Amino acid sequence: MERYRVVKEVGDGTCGCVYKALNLETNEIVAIKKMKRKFYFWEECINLREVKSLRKMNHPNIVKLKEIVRENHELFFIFEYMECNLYQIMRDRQNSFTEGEIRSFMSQILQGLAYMHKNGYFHRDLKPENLLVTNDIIKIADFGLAREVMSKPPYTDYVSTRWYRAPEVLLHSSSYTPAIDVWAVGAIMAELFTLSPLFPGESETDQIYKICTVLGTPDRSIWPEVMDLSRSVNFRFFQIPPANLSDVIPNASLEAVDLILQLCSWDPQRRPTAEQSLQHPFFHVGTWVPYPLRDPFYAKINETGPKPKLELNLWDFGTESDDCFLGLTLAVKPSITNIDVNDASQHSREEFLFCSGYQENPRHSVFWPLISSNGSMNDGPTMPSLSSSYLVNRNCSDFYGESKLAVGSFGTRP
Ligand SMILES: Nc1ncnc2c1ncn2[C@@H]1O[C@H](COP(=O)(O)OP(=O)(O)OP(=O)(O)O)[C@@H](O)[C@H]1O
Repeated sequence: MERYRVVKEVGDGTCGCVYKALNLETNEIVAIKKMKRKFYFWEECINLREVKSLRKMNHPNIVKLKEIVRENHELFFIFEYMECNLYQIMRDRQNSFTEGEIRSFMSQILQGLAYMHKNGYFHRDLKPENLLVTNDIIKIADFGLAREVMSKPPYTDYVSTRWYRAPEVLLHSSSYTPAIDVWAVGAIMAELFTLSPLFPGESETDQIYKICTVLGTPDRSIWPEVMDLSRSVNFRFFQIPPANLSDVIPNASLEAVDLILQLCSWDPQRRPTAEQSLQHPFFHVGTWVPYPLRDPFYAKINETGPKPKLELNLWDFGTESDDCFLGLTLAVKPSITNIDVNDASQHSREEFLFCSGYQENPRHSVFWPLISSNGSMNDGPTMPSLSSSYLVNRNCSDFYGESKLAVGSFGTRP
């Protein structure tokens, strides 16, 4: 370790102390995590979860493990150095983040998480302290509790910091899934808006109470396993109606609120995966709509009648909230009723976004590309919370009919 000179201590966690250090050979600034316990054999080191999982990860949003050194029975991890963690940034901030900044953080976190899940690991302790930031880049760190997705339950060891702990873990489910990371990301996203934790429970029971005050008490209809789980730990739920999340997070757009509600679904099976979450309209707000729907729509219009209104005026916004639900929706609010979807799938790789039932039941609204990027309409969605109305009616007139639908276009043109 004489190759390194410690500059200062930057963190003191449960398992180790983290130092900023200079690599004297390369002049590179690194972070050294010195583990608190002693390691007498290499095998112990190699079998550490942090080592096993991080060795396999290579992603711009996952902190890079550069080297492992064992010296005098002490173990050191050498990581790429990051300026600070997300908790420190939120703590020191006077003003809330802009939605654009939150979108950027969230998209990076979800990309890192999707990569990790795809590579067979889940993190189990996502929290702002474990999200490291340099400039505008955010990376997932601290794989001390990471577990292999394929490892066999029961998972009985301690998991995650209370405020970000998923309800199935709070109810001591022994077979939780990567969806626990998705819950934590939802709680973190809310915190990015308000700069204070969404569910700041003071004990495990208070944690469930805090979740109920926001999401309302769960029942069988929204989480089929809830009764069995609560009975098995002798837990009786408080009967509390849900809050309006837009009141709790007044600076969040409807898309943001909807994404948080989906990520923080009581039922882990209804949570989108990290990869699916990246398709949510929250990530496409402000995306440039390619000169709207020239083919096949434009061709149709020229043949059959009025041109779509591509310019927006203030008076184009109705009073119904779904009128401004998706900004980009409004760029194409034409009076077209006979769009040929088959044409669309053949000639265009643009994706149509379908939003079902937002107003009736925001909690269960679902967003999904109606046409996949390969143009096929037949690939059913895999999103568990998908409303049954999806693709029921393929008649295109229903795209723009009276139903509450939003259409956007954000794919790349071939
Ligand atoms: N690569 C890094 N660059 C800069 N700072 C880091 C780095 N890794 C960790 N830190 C700092 O050290 C803190 C603790 O690190 P880490 O979470 O890995 O330790 P831990 O002992 O596993 O903590 P925990 O108690 O959360 O399990 C982090 O919150 C962060 O502030």
